[in-house]
Amino acid sequence: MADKLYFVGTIEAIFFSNPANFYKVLLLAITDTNADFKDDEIVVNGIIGDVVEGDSYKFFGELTNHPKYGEQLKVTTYEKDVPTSGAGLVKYLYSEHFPGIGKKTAEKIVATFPEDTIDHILETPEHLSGILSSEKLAAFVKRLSENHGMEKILSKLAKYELPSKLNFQIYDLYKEATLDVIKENPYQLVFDIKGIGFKKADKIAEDEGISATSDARIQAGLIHTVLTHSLESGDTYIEARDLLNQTIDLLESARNVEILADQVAEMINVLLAEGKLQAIGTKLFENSLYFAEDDIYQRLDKLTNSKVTKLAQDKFETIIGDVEAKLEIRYDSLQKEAIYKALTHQFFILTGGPGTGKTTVIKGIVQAYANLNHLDLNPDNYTDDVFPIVQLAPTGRAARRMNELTGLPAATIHRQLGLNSDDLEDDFGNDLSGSLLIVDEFSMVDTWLANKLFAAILPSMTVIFVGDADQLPSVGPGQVFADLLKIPDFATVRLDKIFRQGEGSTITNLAHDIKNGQLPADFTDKKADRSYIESKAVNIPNYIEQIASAWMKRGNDPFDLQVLIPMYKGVAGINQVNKSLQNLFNPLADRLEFLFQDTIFRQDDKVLHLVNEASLDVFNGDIGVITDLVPAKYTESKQDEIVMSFDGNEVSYPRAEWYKITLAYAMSIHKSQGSEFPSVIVPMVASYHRMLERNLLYTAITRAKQSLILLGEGQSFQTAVSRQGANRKTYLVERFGLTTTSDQTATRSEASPVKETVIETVIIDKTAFKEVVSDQATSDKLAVESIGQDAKAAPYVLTMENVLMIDPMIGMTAEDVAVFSKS
Ligand SMILES: Nc1ncnc2c1ncn2[C@@H]1O[C@H](COP(=O)(O)OP(=O)(O)OP(=O)(O)O)[C@@H](O)[C@H]1O
Repeated sequence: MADKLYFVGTIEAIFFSNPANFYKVLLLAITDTNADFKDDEIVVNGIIGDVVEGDSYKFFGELTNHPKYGEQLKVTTYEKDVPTSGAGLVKYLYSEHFPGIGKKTAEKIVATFPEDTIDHILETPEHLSGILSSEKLAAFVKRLSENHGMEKILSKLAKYELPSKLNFQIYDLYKEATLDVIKENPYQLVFDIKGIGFKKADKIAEDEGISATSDARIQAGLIHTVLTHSLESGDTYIEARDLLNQTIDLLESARNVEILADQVAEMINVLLAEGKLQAIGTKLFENSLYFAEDDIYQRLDKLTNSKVTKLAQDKFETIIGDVEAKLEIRYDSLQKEAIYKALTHQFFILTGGPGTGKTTVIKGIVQAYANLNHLDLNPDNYTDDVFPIVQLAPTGRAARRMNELTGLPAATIHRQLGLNSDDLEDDFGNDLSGSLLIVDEFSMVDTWLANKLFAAILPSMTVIFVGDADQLPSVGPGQVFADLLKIPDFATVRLDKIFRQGEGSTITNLAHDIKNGQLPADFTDKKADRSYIESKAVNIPNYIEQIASAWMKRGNDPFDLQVLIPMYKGVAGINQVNKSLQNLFNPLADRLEFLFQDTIFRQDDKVLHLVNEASLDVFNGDIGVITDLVPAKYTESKQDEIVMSFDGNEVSYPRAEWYKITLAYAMSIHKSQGSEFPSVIVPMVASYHRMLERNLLYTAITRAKQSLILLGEGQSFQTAVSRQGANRKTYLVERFGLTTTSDQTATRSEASPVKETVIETVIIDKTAFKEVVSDQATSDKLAVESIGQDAKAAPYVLTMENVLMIDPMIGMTAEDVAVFSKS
């Protein structure tokens, strides 16, 4: 095999350094190389740790040819270049790098370890205790490992083929212990390093010869499964039995091995005992979701008990009269009830479908609240004081719409709380200020974000949540809004009368029909504001192109036409439609374009922001336009950059951050939540199969304000309407001591709230269980009848409650349970 290509030299200058991902571009004065390279300097780039200008390093990598700058070295690994033996090494050790080491000491050190000197010092420094005092030795080893440890460790980490950025994160956390951690328990990385999931850790473990049945592997598999399940299903917990089975599937398929259920059950108990997993009965929770749900409950519980303010009916009528005069509207009785409840309760929830007057009621609440509390609603008059009304929404677009409709300031939850990214774990968030908080589009708020929001609410605040519970639930786990609506202790109003109807909108009526589970008889008829075109999946892009082309010919703004699709992939998927609409609306012509993965970006393209970036004031779901493409040679980042405008807010991203954007001619229905568009095209075909659900279709069509074109297969629309979609499994309602009985209500159960009842999970060895019960048929029957578990499954997962139910039938005591319980 050919020798690896290397360049040795002194760093002359560091041109660019990105602290976030360790990407660097530097200039090296070459002293040695095995490459056929004529110049005496070379530009080196790649993921490189803390290097020092003026010091010498050896860089390994490959030569690449940059069209403008010529040949460069793209680094794979590197190490500090130091003499490895003899006089050169002695000189290095008593250089300015190691204060306190004189020439004599340096000679003694090299004499102690004549071969691989630096490695030996780092591995067994105690051999130098006769040469250096313990203090001096510690300082020397620290210096040496700072100078050499990192490169050595990183070069060893390279064999695991992780992205370099992760290698640096790993080193940053474990420092000198890095290689030991990885050798002994690479699964620790799953717990400690974001971006390392079970599969990556498992691959390392396999390379290190760690057994596929090790306890550490099973624990990591469990933690991986419990979180993945919540992220994929939206549930905040998983049933112990499902966790057991899914983890076994994962562990067995990732490495060809048989995993025993008993061992997995035992590891569940270990994780529970160590607090790395939480349980309520047989429901098992990933830690952050358990504590977020519990904190929400604790805070809500206080609001439930908050006092009701008295407001005499005649006084209220006077206020409403004033408000109606000011806003030139007459509220109907349910809307008035909403305003009354909002004024008299500390916590109030308003829900309703499109056009039922939610915004109109919010405006009324704000006016009436200001009236009642003698507040000035002009924000400009609050230069020194805090404006008392806080309006928030989960997306930038929804916040802007709130601001436009009410004329008062509105912000995203992330921005107001100072949460900088989607990763909420490390963000603490600011407290809110003001006296009345209104949060719109609350159905989009997941359990983690709701928890951060509740934590920021001052005890004195009046809180109003507004949303449409029939829309899609939040992207992240939980269904906080739908759950809150089930709790009878909270003051709620469900608006159901459609006011937009009088304005000739048939879209709103269609939305309400779909919400109620039916397609109206005139579904395919052409109306003033909506139409239907029958089409097979393969023809969808073609039809959309024809509609879009006619749209343009009529002189309409391409940005006002939005295609909403459930899926990215496939012939009728978002990616395909984006390509064809980009060619129509914004063709190549004779100009620059950038290619990123499969997507081409051009100036004037419509783009969608995919993550929350509060520091730049751009958010998940924001739509913008590309205003400029800047080639790397003109940018500070030395990378190509895309400049965009999101409603006038200019943002520029270097290539490394382009994963945060995509084309937006077509976008996912999930990402469209919280936004509205003048004209919307919604295709529905059988190839979207498992996505076809009622709240998905409902969310899509309620985005259309003026016109709607439905496109696809009639049967697929029918399927979507008839599939109600499973309710997410969450435990928020039950924490109030309630039992969910239907979609919309919950009743007070006999049991007291969970905080007072500790229900223990017991995982029981099946064989031992049968021994106690003695008779196989009885034990199987009992298992099925009393715990609803398949008698073939092993082990049994029971709660103490179940055990006590079994108790009278088989004469078993709590002590007996303890004998065969694995915990
Ligand atoms: N009491 C009322 N009398 C007359 N018109 C009303 C009344 N309430 C609401 N409207 C009108 O109905 C239309 C829809 O109201 P509004 O925008 O407040 O509903 P919404 O529930 O916020 O709708 P969406 O969720 O679709 O934005 C508006 O034009 C509004 O002026």
